[in-house]
Parts: sequence; structure tokens; C-alpha cells
Amino acid sequence: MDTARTACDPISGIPNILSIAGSDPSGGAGIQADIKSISATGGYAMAVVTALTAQNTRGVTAVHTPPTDFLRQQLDAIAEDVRIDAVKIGMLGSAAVARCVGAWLDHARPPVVVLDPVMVATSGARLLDDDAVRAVVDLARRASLVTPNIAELAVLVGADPAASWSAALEQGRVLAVRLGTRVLVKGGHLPGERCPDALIPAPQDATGGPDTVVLDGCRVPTENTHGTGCSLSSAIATRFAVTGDWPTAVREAKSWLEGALQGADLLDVGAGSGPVHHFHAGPDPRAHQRFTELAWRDIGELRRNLLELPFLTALMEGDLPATDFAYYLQQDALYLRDYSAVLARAAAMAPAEDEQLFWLSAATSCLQTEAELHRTWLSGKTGIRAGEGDAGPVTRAYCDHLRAVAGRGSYAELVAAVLPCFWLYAAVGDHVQERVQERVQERPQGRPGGHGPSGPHPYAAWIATYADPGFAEATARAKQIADGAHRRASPVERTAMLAAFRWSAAYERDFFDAPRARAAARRAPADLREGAVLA
Ligand SMILES: Nc1ncnc2c1ncn2[C@@H]1O[C@H](COP(=O)(O)OP(=O)(O)OP(=O)(O)O)[C@@H](O)[C@H]1O
Ligand SMILES: Cc1ncc(CO)c(N)n1
Repeated sequence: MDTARTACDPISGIPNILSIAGSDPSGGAGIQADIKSISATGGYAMAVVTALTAQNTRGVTAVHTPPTDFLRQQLDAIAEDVRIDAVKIGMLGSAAVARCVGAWLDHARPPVVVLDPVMVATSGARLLDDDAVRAVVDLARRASLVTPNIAELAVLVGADPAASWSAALEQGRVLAVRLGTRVLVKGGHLPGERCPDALIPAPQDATGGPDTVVLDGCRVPTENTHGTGCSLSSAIATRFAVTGDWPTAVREAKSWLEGALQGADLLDVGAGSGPVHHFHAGPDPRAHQRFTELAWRDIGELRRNLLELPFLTALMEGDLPATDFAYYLQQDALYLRDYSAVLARAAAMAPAEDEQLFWLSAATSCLQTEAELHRTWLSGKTGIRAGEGDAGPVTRAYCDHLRAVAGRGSYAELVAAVLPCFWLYAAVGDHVQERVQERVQERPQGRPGGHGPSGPHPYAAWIATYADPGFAEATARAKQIADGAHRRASPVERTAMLAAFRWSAAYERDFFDAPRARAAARRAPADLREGAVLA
């Protein structure tokens, strides 16, 4: 399976996770646990049933396995319609079922597969035929990650169960080599105060790649551990689909499971080993994540594109055509007037006086900056002439987007929409400052236009404006306000916040590219074919 992928990028920010597993009607393990785990850790859960168990917290009394034809029909029905971001596989029960799932994986090729090689329930009941072990090994070779417990690890390497953590790690390394895939060794069944897990890289990763990552954890004093393995593997699949990084996914899933174990005794389900509390953290895991972290990660690629734009490179080099610079400044002045109005609207919607004051003062600063742009840069003194006075297509689209969110969005959504103008501008400023500082020190400010290779940097004075500490402070405060609004927001609002942020970030990038796009459009030859519309 593909392992070097990045996090999925669905519009909603919610990946689609498919569990292929057995049913536990008592709800603590199997697909029932998977659906709860996936939902609790930020995924959209789907489930294909391999087998039905008659089971409670004390044990399994019967297993019914529907025909594999029907299993394949369930799998195909999903794959034909839904984008699958990750698959988690649990109880397979028999060799025929394992082979059927293997054939479907070869056909559907989902990007990520986490295999929990379920053999025995926490209660001690067997959940896999003896002759099915080979078929599970075959399946495990197609997985991105395999998560056996101590007993399953021993069966898979054909040895006695490890009695110590170091013996378990050794068996994990043997298994990773045998399967050619990464393995999570779980310490849940070893004695001791600690409950460590270890992520062992696939052999091909290990050469120059990451080393084994040990994730320590404290043992939660509870008897209610039914379904921990199912819950953990589903949470890892989900967090990997969100973050694109295995150690991060395991760390986040393990920390979430620790909370679920801590909450387990609050539930009152059965007389045996009861289930963990999947929703100990509330219904939406994003409530516990910072918006700024989610959003910044979300626009990672866009940020890289932005910093590589020819406009910025030329600005730093000092060979940006003066006309492009003038166009940028003039569009910025037009933008700031609208942006100020939108910030004033955020002030009007703010739930508390300190936030109201912050947005009002930001709105005022925008108008002052706009006036300053005209006075200092666009007045003719600098040799820059403001071209025609209309808003260009990017300015227009960006302002329309902001005004639309201000008109129909919530406060949280509006805060997310105005944030990239602070944050990305500050990021561009840091980047440009860093790159040109040395050169600017050597060659003090000069005027745009005619500078020789040894002359002063023509944009030094402009670049110096990026270093404004007041702006950095305002950016930090805007981020803080966005995080607070996200904590208080509903799940639907949180999704809208991310979308609004993403759109604004894309317009920020396009804004810096607009002078080049405009110049390129001007240079494009007219279409003189018959029937073409002449401008
Ligand atoms: N009492 C506990 N306190 C903290 N973490 C635990 C505890 N018991 C298990 N874990 C953790 O739960 C996860 C699942 O481990 P475990 O070895 O119990 O899986 P499993 O045996 O496959 O589970 P299942 O009960 O579903 O068969 C691991 O991350 C492990 O470290
Ligand atoms: C259906 C099912 N799958 C997995 C396990 C392992 O906990 C279980 N007890 N039941």
C-alpha cells in the first residue's frame, strides 16, 4: 500500500474511513467500536461487516459468517460510490473472508490500510480459525500498518508470547521484516505501571528513514478495556488520514484512547470487561484542536506556492518592474478600504468588548495604511505611478468573498476569513525580511527603477515596512481570537471557518501573483481567428 502520502484534503476536512470488521452487538468492540472511534476522532465512519458475533462483555457465544459473495458486494457498493481515505480491518474470522478482503484491496487500492489482526477477544474467545492465520499474513503484507497485541504478535512470528517489552520489540522487528510493512507493538498486555506502544518502520523506510518511535503511556487502572485494540486502530487510521504522518497519528490516537480508558468507568455496560468511553471528549474532536493549527496545516502547500511566487522573488532581488510594484500597491490600497469595512463588521459582531476594540482598531489601521500608501508611494514622489484606478479581478473576487462572509456568515466564520490577511502577510514579511536583510544593510534604500547591480535596493523602504512590531502583535491577537471562536463554534461552523480561511488564503496568494498575471495577459497576442471577439 502507498505509505508516503500526504493527509487527505477533502473539502469538509473530514476523511471517509471504512471499517471492515465483525459486529459486536454489545457495542464495545468490532464495527460498533470502530464507528464510535472514527467519529470521535474526526472521521466519517463507514462499516462493512465480515461476521456477526453473539457477544457481550463476558464472552462470545456464537459467530455467523455471511457468504463472501455478499461481503464483496458490500465492499464494491462503497468503493463504487465513495472516496475512501483509509481502511481499517478488524475481525476476519476465516481464511475465505481474509482472501476476499485481500482480492478487494488489490482491486480498489485504498490509499491507507490499518490491519488489526484480531485473533482472540479480550474475554479470551477465539475469533480466527487456525487455518486463517496464513491468509491474514498475506493480507498483512498489503497493509500500511499492522497492530497486533502481544498474543497476536507471537502467533504472527511463530513464537511464544513475549514476556517483556524488549522481547516484544524484537518480535515486532521480525514481523516488520517478514511482512515488509510497519508494525505497532502494543504493550497493553504486559504487566507494569506503563503502557508503551512502539511504531516500527517498514524495512524499506528503516534505511535512512525514521527509527522505531516509542510512545509511552501510563496504565489506566480499569478493568474496562473491551475493544481497546479495535478503537486504537480505527483512531490511528482516522488521524493518519487527517495528518498524513504515522507517528503523529499514533500519538494522537493513543492520547485519545487514554482519555477513553479514563472515562470507561463512567459507563455502566455489562458485568465483564466493559467498553471504553469513546465520546469522553465530547462529540466533536475538533473542539480540542486549535483552529490555527488545523488551518495552517491545511494550507501548507498553498503557503509554499505563495513564497515561491515570481513577484516575491523579484521584489527580493530588486528587479521587480516598477509598473508591477505600482499595480500591487494600488490594488492593495483599494483592497484595504473594503477590508476595513469588513473588519468593522467583525467588530459589530464581536461577542466581547476586547474583541470589538481589537477589530475596530484594526479597521482604523487599514484606513491609515491606505492613506499612507497614497501619500508615500502612490503620490508621484517615488516615481511610481498608480495605473488605472479600478479593482482588478483578484482584488474584486477577494473583497466579494470577504463581504459575502461578512453578510451571511457567523462571527467565527468572519474571523477565519479575515485571518489570512494578517497571517500570510506577516509570513511573507518574515520571509522577505530574512532573505534581503543582509543586502539591504549593504545597500540602503533607493528608488524603484534604474538601479545597477551595485546600486541601492530599490524596494528597501517598502521591505522595511514588513518589520512593523505592531502588525506582528495584531496577527498574534487575531489568531488567538480565531482559536477562541473555534472552541465555541458548532461543528458546522467549524467546517465553515476552515473553508472561509482557505478561500481567503488562496486570494492572498493570487493577490501577490496578480501583477504578473495582468502583465502576462497584456502580452498575450490578440486572437485574430475568424469569429474571435476582439477586445
Ligand atoms: N489499562 C490501560 N491503560 C492505558 N492504555 C492501555 C490499557 N490497556 C491497553 N492500553 C492501550 O490500548 C491499546 C490497545 O492495546 P491492547 O494490547 O490492549 O490491544 P488489544 O489486545 O488488541 O485490544 P482488544 O481488547 O480490543 O483485543 C494500546 O495502545 C495499549 O497501550
Ligand atoms: C467483533 C469483534 N471484533 C474484535 C474484537 C476484539 O476485541 C471483538 N471482541 N469482537
